[in-house]
Amino acid sequence: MTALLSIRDLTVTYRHDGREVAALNHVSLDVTAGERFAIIGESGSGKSTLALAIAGLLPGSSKVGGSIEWKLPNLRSPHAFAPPSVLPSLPKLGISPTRGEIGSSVAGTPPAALEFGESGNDSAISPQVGEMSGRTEGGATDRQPASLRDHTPLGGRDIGFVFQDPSASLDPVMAVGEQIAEVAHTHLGLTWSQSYAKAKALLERVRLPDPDAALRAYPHQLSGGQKQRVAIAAAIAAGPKLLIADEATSALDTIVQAEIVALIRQLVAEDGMTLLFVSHDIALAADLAERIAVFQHGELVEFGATAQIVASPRHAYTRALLDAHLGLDAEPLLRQAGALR
Ligand SMILES: Nc1ncnc2c1ncn2[C@@H]1O[C@H](COP(=O)(O)OP(=O)(O)OP(=O)(O)O)[C@@H](O)[C@H]1O
Repeated sequence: MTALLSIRDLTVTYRHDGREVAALNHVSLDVTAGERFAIIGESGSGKSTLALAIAGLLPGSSKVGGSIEWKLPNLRSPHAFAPPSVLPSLPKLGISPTRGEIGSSVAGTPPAALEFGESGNDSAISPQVGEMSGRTEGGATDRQPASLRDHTPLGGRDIGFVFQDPSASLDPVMAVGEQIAEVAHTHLGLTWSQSYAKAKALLERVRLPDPDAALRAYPHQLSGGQKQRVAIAAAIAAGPKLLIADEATSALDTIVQAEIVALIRQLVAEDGMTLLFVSHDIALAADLAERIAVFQHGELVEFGATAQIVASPRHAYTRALLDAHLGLDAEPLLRQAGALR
């Protein structure tokens, strides 16, 4: 199994209102290329912080220690950010090209690493490129795609990011076809007509009814589930190696949630992407992921194969998450553990 990325001793602290909030505490884990990997834990456990750190999207106000090392043979960009048009309203990106890069690792050269200062020191995050403040469900409040573009000339190709709230991640005044085409145009260098053809094909792939009409639709004309399908189409438009879905189904009702999970599973399999699925729902994660990392209060408390985690959790917190779920709906988890046939 080839490693995609290796996280070592990652520590993230936010500064907020003069206080320091420890969001991740000495986290180490490896993600394997091509796997479906879930990060679970209750609200505030540090899941989104880990996802943002991997994507290089932590705010400038954070203090970061440890390293994130990419071992991707053909990583195409020295930065691995989400496509501007699918990012939520993150004001600006937090990584300075001169102070920390995610780069490629080719045979014979050292793997690229995003190295952060030791805990307590300045991090690799550049203060000059702004802060993420005023977080909303999907990110922050001020959408500044232009500034994102300024800071991500090569972004969006290697990591696709789908956030919880598609309304925050899609531009309300741009037709959805244009938003998807823009990703292909920017990152794949396609002509506009090729980019629109790709956008239409992607809208078909994510199963939007009437893709021709959908190309010209604005986000407010779509349902929540349809908007999330568009956000997914934009996230995969440049053919990323890693798809990060951060609570991407949490705002949807149960049936739509199941449809979106099935869609993500299918797209990931078809395109050979690695999936990082962030969720507070252990049942959903167990249904989709091959491995699960359980977070509590910024600590990685348990990490292993899904069947093992579900059948014989080692940590009391994992057991509590499972117990909470089993009280409501036991069957899918038990089936996942091989207990039901
Ligand atoms: N930009 C920020 N500024 C200050 N504190 C933050 C910021 N982002 C997250 N935090 C804090 O860091 C901790 C971890 O937050 P994080 O969003 O990573 O958790 P989470 O598990 O993803 O939770 P949720 O599912 O509610 O998003 C929390 O205490 C949170 O309040």
